[in-house]
Formats: sequence, structure tokens, C-alpha cells
Amino acid sequence: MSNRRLKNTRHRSERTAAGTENKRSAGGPHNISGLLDGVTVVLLDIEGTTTPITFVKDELFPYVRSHVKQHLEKHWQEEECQQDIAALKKQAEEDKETDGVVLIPECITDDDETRQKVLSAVVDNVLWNMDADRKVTALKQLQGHMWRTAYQTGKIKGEVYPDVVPAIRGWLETGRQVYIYSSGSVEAQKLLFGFSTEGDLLELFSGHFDSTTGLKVETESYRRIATAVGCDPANILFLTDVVREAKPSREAGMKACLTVRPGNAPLTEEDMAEFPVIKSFSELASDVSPSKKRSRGKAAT
Ligand SMILES: CSCCC(=O)C(=O)COP(=O)(O)O
Ligand SMILES: [Mg+2]
Repeated sequence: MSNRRLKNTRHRSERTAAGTENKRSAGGPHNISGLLDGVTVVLLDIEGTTTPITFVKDELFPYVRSHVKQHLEKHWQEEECQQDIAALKKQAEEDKETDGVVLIPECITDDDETRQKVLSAVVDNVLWNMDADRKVTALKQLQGHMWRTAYQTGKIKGEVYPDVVPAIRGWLETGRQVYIYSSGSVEAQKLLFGFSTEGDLLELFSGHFDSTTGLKVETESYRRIATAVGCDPANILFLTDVVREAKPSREAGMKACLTVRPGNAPLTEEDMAEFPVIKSFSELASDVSPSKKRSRGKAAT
């Protein structure tokens, strides 16, 4: 029997045994119900995990594209804006060997013409970074500052999947903590959850991490997070839609689980065989605290 047929047969029997939905996973041979065992911290990605990719791609990012020039013109004299520009300029210099990079000239004199030239280069630089969906801190900081107005004026509300809040409340009730790790800046994360379709959700989280802790594709970032939350990586479960993030988190010793949401990039058979996969946080509903589970485990041996 081919591997594929073997897998299909196994899934069918699991579906039958579970009676309803495939309890094991959306596509892999992993035990979803045991995933929270020993887990004291749940670490959540945002885009494609708590939040639809379409919200980010069709609302948040287009807002930046269409408002960046206006934002720079309005806030040019402010320190925060000048810091954002300086960070983008520095990043561009680091990227100078990269194809198509838009460098930002020095603003030596503050006459209208020079200022216009620099401003136009910053706009082009931001658009270039966004075309490649780059996760560099300089871009993410500026985006966060721009979204502030959009959220505060009610122009944008952070979208959160309906299964997210009930599951998080369940994890909190069973003594777990929940943290966010996104490429979006901490400020952008707080805006999204603070002004969400489900209300102000910030009290649900014990903390936030962004690219200032390190890139999500690097193992060291997950080690830093484990140290920062004071938890053995083995007791942390990371939920993400991106295999290139799941792998380094697992490399750092965390448990990792992939989320499949409408519009997410498709996972391969190998991805689904390698990682547990969920379609909804409700599959990780928990009614047993990690400490009770541990002691229950001990009593049984
Ligand atoms: C939290 S703000 C919007 C998300 C964002 O800017 C982004 O790059 C998404 O990254 P994630 O790590 O959440 O997939
Ligand atoms: Mg994601």
C-alpha cells in the first residue's frame, strides 16, 4: 500500500472512531487532544492564526499604501516620524545590495525641494518593502504608528476569528498564560486586539513580542521568548500558519502546531505529516489545568 493510501485509510478510521470531526488533525497523524499536555504558555501568531490574512492584506496594508504620503507630510516635524524615517534609511543602507532597493537621501537642508525629494524616496522605500512583504522592524514600526489613527477613529477594527476568544479564556481558566508573537510591532498588535471586532481583548494577554525580539524564522527568537516568559520551551505551544516559523520554534524546544484558516497558504502533505494541524482553536479547548494534568499523570504511574 502506498504511503498516501495508508494515510487516507488511517484518517478514515480515525474519523469513524471519533464519530464526528477528525479529532486527530486536519491532515496529519498527530494527537491534537494531547497537545496542551504540560503546556503552561500558549504563544500565538496573528496573521493567518488569530486573524484572517485578508484583514491584513486587504485592510491594514492598503491603508498604509494609500496614507503613507499624507502621514509623512502631516507628522514630518515630529520626533517619532523622524525616527521612523531614520530607521527606514538605515535599513535601506543595509539592503543596498538587494535588487530594486530604494535608498533614502540625507535631508541636509530643510528647504521644500529637499524635503519633497526625501519624502518621495521614503514613500517609494515603504512601497518597495511592502511589495516584498518584508518583516523588517523599520517598516513595522511605521505601519504601527500609521494604524494608530485608523483604529482610534474607528476606521479600522481588528478582526479576530470567533473561536479565538473562547479558547483563550479556557486556557486562562486552566492556569495557562497567553502571549502574542507577530512581525507586526507590539504597538500594532495592541491596537489590533485593543480595538477588535470582539472588543478590547488586551487583558487576555500576558505579553507581546515582535521583530525587536528577532525574526520569526530564527530559532534564537524563540529561545529569547522562552527566557523572557520564564518558561521551559517544552512547556510552550506556538500556533502559527507558517511552516518556516513552526520549524525554528520546534528547534528551540517548543511544541508547534499549524493553523489552517481560509485564505492561508496551502500546506503540503509533508507539512501536515510533520506538524499537528488545527482549523479552529476550539480543537484545543482545555478543561484540565497543566498542573492537574501533571499530577494526574504521576498518580497513574
Ligand atoms: C499585528 S499587525 C499586522 C500584521 C503584520 O503587520 C504582519 O506582518 C503579520 O505578521 P504575522 O507575524 O502576524 O504573521
Ligand atoms: Mg502568520
